[in-house]
Amino acid sequence: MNISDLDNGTGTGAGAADDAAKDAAGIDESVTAELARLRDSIDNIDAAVVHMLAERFKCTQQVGHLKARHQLPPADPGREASQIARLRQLAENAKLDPAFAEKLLNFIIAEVIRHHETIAAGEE
Ligand SMILES: C=C(O[C@@H]1C=C(C(=O)O)C=C[C@H]1O)C(=O)O
Repeated sequence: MNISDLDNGTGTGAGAADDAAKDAAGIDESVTAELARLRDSIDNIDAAVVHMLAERFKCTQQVGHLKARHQLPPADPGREASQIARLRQLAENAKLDPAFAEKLLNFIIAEVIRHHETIAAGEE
């Protein structure tokens, strides 16, 4: 920290922070620009997640119809267990909380099973 950083602007020295250009809300423009840059990336990532989920659900819908045609149960706990173990490992390697990855996968799978039950009911 620089000694000028301790200046709150009420003293004789203005201090570096006080010299920075501010936006309408009084936030430093450099901070606003950094926030906008990060939010652009977040928006791109969110779009990718939505597109990937849409593709995943297209596949799982086909699995649902295949299962219903062949009288297979909507849920497959053995398959889910191996997916969860695999995803937890991937998460750990990627420095993502494995518990969070597991919760997210369970949330998605629960929705898929609900779809499969609906498909099976329609194909009875
Ligand atoms: C898609 C399937 O059906 C269910 C949904 C799963 C998933 O969303 O990955 C996995 C297992 C099943 O409980 C499947 O059996 O492969």
